[in-house]
Amino acid sequence: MALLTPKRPGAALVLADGRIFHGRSAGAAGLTSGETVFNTAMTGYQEILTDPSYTGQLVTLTTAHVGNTGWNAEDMECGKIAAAGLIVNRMTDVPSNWRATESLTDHLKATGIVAITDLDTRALTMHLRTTGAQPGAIIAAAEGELPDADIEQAKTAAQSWGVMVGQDLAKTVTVDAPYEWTEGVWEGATAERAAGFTTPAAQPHHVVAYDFGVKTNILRMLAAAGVRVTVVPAETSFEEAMALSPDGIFLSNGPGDPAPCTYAIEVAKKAIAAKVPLFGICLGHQIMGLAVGAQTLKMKFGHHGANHPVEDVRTHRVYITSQNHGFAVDEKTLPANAQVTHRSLFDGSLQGFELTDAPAFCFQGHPEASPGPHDISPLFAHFVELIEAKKNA
Ligand SMILES: NC(=O)CC[C@H](N)C(=O)O
Repeated sequence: MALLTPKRPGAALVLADGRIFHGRSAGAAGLTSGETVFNTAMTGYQEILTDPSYTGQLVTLTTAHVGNTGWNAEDMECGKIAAAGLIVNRMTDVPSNWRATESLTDHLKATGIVAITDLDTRALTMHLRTTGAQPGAIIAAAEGELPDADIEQAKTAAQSWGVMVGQDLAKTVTVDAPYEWTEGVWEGATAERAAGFTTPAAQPHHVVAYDFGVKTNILRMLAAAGVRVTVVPAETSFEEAMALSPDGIFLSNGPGDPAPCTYAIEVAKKAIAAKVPLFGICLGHQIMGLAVGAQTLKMKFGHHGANHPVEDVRTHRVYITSQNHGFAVDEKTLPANAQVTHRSLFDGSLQGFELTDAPAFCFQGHPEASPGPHDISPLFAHFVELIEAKKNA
């Protein structure tokens, strides 16, 4: 096995504002474009790349070196890489991990994902922090150096990509038909548990989970909290959901702008009015904000990482959280019956609220982590408390 990485083909990242970063190709040859964002997590590239909320985005990893843990079938947050492309400073072709079944580079090539390495990701991140997230395009040669004409082609692709505002991507990544989810969290393989996922002992509650691009670990954590989950397509009506006799409704994370997801906002409005226990994560939180009459806004470069401090403003306890969002609910526009529960300690933006007159709450970050710390995972138990309180009322 060659331990030294052979010289990779030429590649470039071209931003819509004309800035060019030259590098090498570490994935498939070709051209890809999307909104360029950066993620500050130091581990978990497989979970990040397969998070459906990254649909339409080129993900820059600020951690300097990836690939050591390779790729495996278990650490998937959906069935495939959802990000439009990967930007990273260094990538090894030689994984060193008993769980790996192939290398990251081989997986990127086999699945047609364009990736660029050997560029200054610190300079890129500082540029995005100054200018804000912006469209970009990665172009990667099949072999040899990149012709100048390819850079022009990438510039055109970046400049014609458009904007994330107004894009309803949730309905493009959702499932086609409802299905049941009962599998619990990953705790490692044993003699009885070959794949490493637990089977929860009892699931006394039933929740309908709207799939706007749901991360698998959310379903696993709901199941582990004692919930049998029926996952439904994004455009399922409230009436269709209630016909499944759920004890609660869950609104998932997902890509794109929440504002055009009118079908989902309608469901949240009706669930709140009917006092059905309701929990929203990330895009689901934003949809709940819109449902109560608040407004959402586009952030400059958003929150993408696994190390973001968030304060529970009721207890002043600080949680280190996983984050991935570019939109936010504007706290100033919340109605009186929506009480703030959490705020970001990075920029003071809204991270969670609950309703005073309905069993409904939501969180902007990712309590299921994957990747990231599990500080705020008790939110799943809180959802079950609301379900039990309603059942016992
Ligand atoms: N992770 C998510 O659900 C992201 C929500 C939304 N697409 C945003 O960027 O803000």
